[in-house]
Amino acid sequence: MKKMSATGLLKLRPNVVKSFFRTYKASGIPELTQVRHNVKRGNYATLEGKDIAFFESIVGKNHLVQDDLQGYNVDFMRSVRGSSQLVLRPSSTQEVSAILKYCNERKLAVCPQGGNTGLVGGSVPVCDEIVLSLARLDKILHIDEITGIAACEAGCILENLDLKARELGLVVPLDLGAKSSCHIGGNVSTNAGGLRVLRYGNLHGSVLGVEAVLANGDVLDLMSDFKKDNTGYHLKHLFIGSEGTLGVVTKVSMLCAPQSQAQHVAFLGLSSFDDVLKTFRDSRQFLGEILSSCELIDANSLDASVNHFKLNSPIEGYPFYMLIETSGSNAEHDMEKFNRFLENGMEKGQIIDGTITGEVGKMQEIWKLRELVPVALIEDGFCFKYDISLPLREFYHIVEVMQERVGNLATRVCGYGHLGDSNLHLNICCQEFTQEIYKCIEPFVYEYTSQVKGSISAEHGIGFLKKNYLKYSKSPAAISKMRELKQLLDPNSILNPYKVLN
Ligand SMILES: O=C(O)CC[C@@H](O)C(=O)O
Ligand SMILES: [Zn+2]
Repeated sequence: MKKMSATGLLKLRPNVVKSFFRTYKASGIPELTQVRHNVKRGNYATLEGKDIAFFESIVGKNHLVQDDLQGYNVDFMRSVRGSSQLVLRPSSTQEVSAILKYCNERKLAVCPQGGNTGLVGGSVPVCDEIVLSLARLDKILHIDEITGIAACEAGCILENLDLKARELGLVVPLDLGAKSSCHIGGNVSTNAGGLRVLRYGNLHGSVLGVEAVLANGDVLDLMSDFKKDNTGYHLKHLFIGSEGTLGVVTKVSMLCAPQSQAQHVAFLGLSSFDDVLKTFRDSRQFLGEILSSCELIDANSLDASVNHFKLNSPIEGYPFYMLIETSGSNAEHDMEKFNRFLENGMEKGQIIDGTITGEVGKMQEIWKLRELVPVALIEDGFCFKYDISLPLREFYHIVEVMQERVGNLATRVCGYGHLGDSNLHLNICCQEFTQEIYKCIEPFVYEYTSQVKGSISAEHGIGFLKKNYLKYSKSPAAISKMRELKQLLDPNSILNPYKVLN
């Protein structure tokens, strides 16, 4: 085990999303979503000249986009493509409200869009919905260094808010590979998870308030600066994770955490999944509250990021790798704890090899091995992506079962993800989409997840791609109540149609 000095404080990460977008633009667009998924257009009005004139009077000529809409119509994964003819870029809640009120009266369907970094086709139109881009609502409203409360508009880029918070010794309690492009409003609407849910919990906990515009244009001001507010139903939760189907989030307030004073990252090689589980258990025991991330990367996943991005992995040749990060307040104490944890793991033969560092540059190098996995995997051609919560004891079994099932129809079957949150990313890559491989995978993957009482979406949401499978994670009674809520808040179903519910 090579031990490095602990000097690093804060981690700045590579611009994963921007590099991905370059690849995506170069590689063409997929076949029409409606054809592949057999979608029937809803009973919505079609755009007329009078609509364009109205929208122009609201957002102005320059923010009504009718040309070159591919970046708005195609999703991050290149698997869903809509045929919207119009993008509106409002600059205020009032403009969003006027647009929705009009669309509701005219029965024009609307697809709200943030940074368009979602992985389930939730942020792009499926047919010809009007795209409502929140990109111009990008202001940071305030960050209070005493209380840690930050408020911003929905289109604020996560990284921008985080950098501003860091100037005040704070950190936004959400960290994703897509942070340089994704919007806070999109993060909240999808209840985005990411790399530090283990530390900060999910957005249902850290979001204090939201402002949302309903389908009929009503503005619901649920902004709050308080953690404690027991005044009846907490309506804000309806907009966290409902993927733009119940309202459009326009503002958010959240509680930022104090920035940690010391960070360390270890990258470990293990020879069995049983050892992975024991090492996770020990990490909780030995590292306690300073444990901030616990990620799993299997050999196929590591191979993808190393080879595609020509990275150097400090250790090689193991079936499993763990990335364990601590964030604490005293580098020396944290390092002592980490060393005890590592020594224990090595003595028991659970950890075979590894490296640990507190240097910023070296921590970044290690994080790249993990964060670039999903981007590298897309390069094989087509990638079936699953984002499932599984009981930890069952966590890796499905990867092995899937390897057996798809055999050489796949170029790679990979399991990686947020082990500390029981959230597996199962990715099955192949040269191109074929019915043969598709049928091997679905609905089996959902049936399996349901049988072990997992969740078919741990963090990416249901969006368009998983809406037919919601029943594997929600009872008929729960789905029926979801429909009633949708009907109550959006009776004409103009908001993000074809998503979440059938
Ligand atoms: O692409 C994926 O399957 C996972 C993406 C993201 O949630 C991650 O954890 O890297
Ligand atoms: Zn993830």
